[in-house]
Amino acid sequence: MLKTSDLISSCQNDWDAYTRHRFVCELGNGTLPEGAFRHYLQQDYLFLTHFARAYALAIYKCDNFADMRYPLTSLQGTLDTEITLHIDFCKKWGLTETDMMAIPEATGTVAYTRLVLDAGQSGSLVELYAAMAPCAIGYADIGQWLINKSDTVFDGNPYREWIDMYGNDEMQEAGNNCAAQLDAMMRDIPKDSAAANRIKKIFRDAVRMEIAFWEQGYQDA
Ligand SMILES: Cc1ncc(CN)c(N)n1
Repeated sequence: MLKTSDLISSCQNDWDAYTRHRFVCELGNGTLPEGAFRHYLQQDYLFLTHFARAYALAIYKCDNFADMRYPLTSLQGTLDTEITLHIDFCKKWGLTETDMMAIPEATGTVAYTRLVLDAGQSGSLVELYAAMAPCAIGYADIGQWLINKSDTVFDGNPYREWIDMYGNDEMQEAGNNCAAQLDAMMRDIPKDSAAANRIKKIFRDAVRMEIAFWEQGYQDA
């Protein structure tokens, strides 16, 4: 049976490059260039809009009421918690929601979000979840890592609130629920089957998109 941990270990180098990226380390020690962070915040607003649509697509793809509950809860969590926190957080950085809606999508944002939506439109529900999983599982991992890392700077770090947001219990729970849901959906998929290889490829492509999302903060700012 295929597990989420197999998906991670099948692309361990990319996973580490994503979750331990220079952008993440610089958030932790407070040295990230402000322009890169602002660019990231603006693009993340657009990213989250499409991510909410992907949960709605997951609901659409479910064929029974019980299965609809997970993507529905995740969609509610995205709208009521993550997007709300993001909008409040952006306000403190002088970015209004109107500003962010008017900003053009960067190429990395288009590539990542459309990859996820395409996985859902042209593939199965489990393939859609595989494309979405690096988001929730990766950020929960990053948040916890930064909170526990001995050289993370808390006092005077302009990015402290971001660290607290992704290190908090709610985000950890969202990451764990996402992995548990994916495990349950993959329980009948043999590890070395064609279906498993397709899922691993989709997961890895999404991880590579997360790396590109960090990178575009430096390149486009
Ligand atoms: C690009 C990206 N990836 C993941 C997350 C965490 N939901 C996020 N806010 N933005």
